[in-house]
Amino acid sequence: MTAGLTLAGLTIGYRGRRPVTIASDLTAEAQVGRLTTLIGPNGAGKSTLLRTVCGLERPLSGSALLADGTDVTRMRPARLARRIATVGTQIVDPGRLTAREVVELGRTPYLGATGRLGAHDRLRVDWALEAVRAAALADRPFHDLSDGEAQRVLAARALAQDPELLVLDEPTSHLDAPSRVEFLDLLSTLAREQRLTVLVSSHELELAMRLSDAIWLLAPGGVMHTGTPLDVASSGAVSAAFDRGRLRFDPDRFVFEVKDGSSQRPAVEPPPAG
Ligand SMILES: Nc1ncnc2c1ncn2[C@@H]1O[C@H](COP(=O)(O)OP(=O)(O)OP(=O)(O)O)[C@@H](O)[C@H]1O
Repeated sequence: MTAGLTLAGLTIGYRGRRPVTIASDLTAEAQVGRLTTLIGPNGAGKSTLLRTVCGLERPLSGSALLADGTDVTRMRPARLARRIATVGTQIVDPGRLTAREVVELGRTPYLGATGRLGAHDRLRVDWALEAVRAAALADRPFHDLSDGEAQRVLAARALAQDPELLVLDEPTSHLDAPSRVEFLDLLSTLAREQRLTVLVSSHELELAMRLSDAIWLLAPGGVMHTGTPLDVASSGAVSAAFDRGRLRFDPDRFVFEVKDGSSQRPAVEPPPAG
């Protein structure tokens, strides 16, 4: 297997007037042709990490390397745009553009001085719309689309960019339940068939554990656990990060259960005191 993205001692955080370190010395690999899902509780630093590996946020130290060893954190934006495509959590407002025109924006890094799309660009746009099953939306105004439809179109825009690394921050957040399964499955298929490295973040823990090839778990305190879903679940790291109150993660079935504590209660209630 080939690593499409390698974190090498990456420390993420924010400089600003009061610098903050979110996670230190991260080491991990996401493989080419595989869907890797980044999970972690709210505020753990998932978005910060994704923005850093896309070159949108400067790391405090360390590197994020593409398959050929190029360090993302030192690449110029024009080079980055040909190799990494990203979809953030915000649904953008592209004015009066149609869905197809939004997807065409993905070809921008390849256009010459005229800014005109050539035949190959149009083919890639058609392919990307088909790939996320959004061809039927192509001529609709983007701002008329539902959030779920818009999310698919933005994914198509990212695919049209012909990246080697595709990074999506919570891509299923606006989708209905069947569409969430379908979309993660689609990303896994695209990773395999297109030889893409796909890294997504998700709060859909149970789905992520079932449909991902690999998991990066960013736990509170900035510790990262990586491996197959089974490895990460059976290490106890998922439970340590997410169990709370009566909620327990079952590492064998990849589901959360509410433990009612009844097994600890005596079969016959004792008579009330007094
Ligand atoms: N620009 C910023 N400057 C300083 N701190 C920030 C900045 N952006 C985010 N943070 C902080 O970094 C931490 C990690 O935030 P981040 O959004 O990366 O977490 P997350 O795991 O994606 O959270 P969620 O699951 O809630 O989306 C949080 O404590 C957040 O308040």
